[in-house]
Amino acid sequence: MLTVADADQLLADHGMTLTTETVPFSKARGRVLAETILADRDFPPFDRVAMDGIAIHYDSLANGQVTYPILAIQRAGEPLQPLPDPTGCLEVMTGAMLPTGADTVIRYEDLSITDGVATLTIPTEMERGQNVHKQGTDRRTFDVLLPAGTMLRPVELAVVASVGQTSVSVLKRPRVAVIATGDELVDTHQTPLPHQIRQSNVYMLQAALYDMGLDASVHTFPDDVATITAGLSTLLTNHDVLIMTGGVSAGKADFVPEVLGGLGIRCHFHKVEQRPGRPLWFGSSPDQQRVVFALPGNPVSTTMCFYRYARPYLQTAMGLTPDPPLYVELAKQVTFKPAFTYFMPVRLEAMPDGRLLANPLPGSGSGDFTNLTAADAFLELPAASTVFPAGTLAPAWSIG
Ligand SMILES: Nc1nc2c(c(=O)[nH]1)N[C@H]1C(S)=C(S)[C@@H](COP(=O)(O)OP(=O)(O)OC[C@H]3O[C@@H](n4cnc5c(N)ncnc54)[C@H](O)[C@@H]3O)O[C@H]1N2
Ligand code: MOO
Ligand SMILES: [Mg+2]
Repeated sequence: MLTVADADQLLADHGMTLTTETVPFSKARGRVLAETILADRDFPPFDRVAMDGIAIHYDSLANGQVTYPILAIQRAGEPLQPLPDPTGCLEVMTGAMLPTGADTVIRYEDLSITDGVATLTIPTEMERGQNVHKQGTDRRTFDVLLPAGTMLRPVELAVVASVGQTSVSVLKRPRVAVIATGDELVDTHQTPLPHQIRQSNVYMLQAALYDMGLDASVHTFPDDVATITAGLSTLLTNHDVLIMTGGVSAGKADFVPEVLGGLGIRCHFHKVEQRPGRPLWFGSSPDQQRVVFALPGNPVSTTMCFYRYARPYLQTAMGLTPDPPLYVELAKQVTFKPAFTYFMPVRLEAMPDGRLLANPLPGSGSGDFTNLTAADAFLELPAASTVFPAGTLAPAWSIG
């Protein structure tokens, strides 16, 4: 059987690449740029007044001048004006072009103005060039502002908008379907018979995908080979990624691996030395255009396998850097005998000294999904050890 590290490697070996599309920049939040954004002008594009006040020629101040007749006003949004006399000043507003002939701005707070004459109150503290944001100091025309591969957060979108691009080329998002299989499953609005349960995994998965900006479609099939085959065959025509739950272990109705094989999806691994989540299955079409995660049906296993494997895989495919696990400190000793990696639900607690403690919430096994409502993460405890003393450092995978 595979180790967790082997599974990680096989996932990395079978990544998928997405094509590109053009979207209005106002809809590009969270998307990954597929083009380079260049500066169309200098940043700032002119010597920009950075404080409301007066603009002067500094040499006059250096020569001992402290009073300046106000000759005009230069507001933001007005064409450039000259300072006609180097011993006078212009009132200038933040965002205005610095008048030609001026090089220094004195704030209103450092002046008194009487009868159209400004008098400096602290002349010795003024410096040449102060309160001027010089043209091109931030970026020059044709500088790369955003390289391809950048994830567009609000601050990057401000940059895109500022260069006048109304649309941007971004990586496409994968089309994802979430699929549950199981004769025992009924839907939320239904009343289960004694031998049935309301399904929950698909809604956990749909919400977790939504957190990644993905609108997944949701499907449920009974444990019937013909029905699952027909259903998956259709879904594979119009989705890039299938995330399944259930039917992947050793039971008489666990048909998922067989059906996927029959549909030409190659298995890259099935079963990982881990608990929960041992029966995890991963495969793809030979051209790598379709990827399938078949997660074990027990809800804690489904959750762990999604956050530990499927989410980072999808983030990578989408051109994003997968969220790294947090390295946290076990709050109290844990013993886990099987020679498997143990993914234990934990509640994280930030300590005043900066440490992040992981409080164990073992729950009652991989069917106990109500236990996860108290948890923040799964702590990954290595297969090689059995006893993990308090203070053990280990990676914790957030569950949102
Ligand atoms: N002989 C063996 N039996 C089992 C093994 C094994 O290795 N040998 N593995 C166990 C482990 S570990 C897990 S995990 C489960 C995985 O089972 P399946 O992926 O085949 O899932 P199912 O059998 O369909 O269901 C398991 C469990 O989960 C519930 N379930 C399924 N789907 C949903 C859903 N959408 N929402 C909520 N709950 C769901 C289902 O009712 C079952 O209780 O197999 C062990 N057995
Ligand atoms: O490994 Mo299973 O995922 O224990 O229930
Ligand atoms: Mg089963």
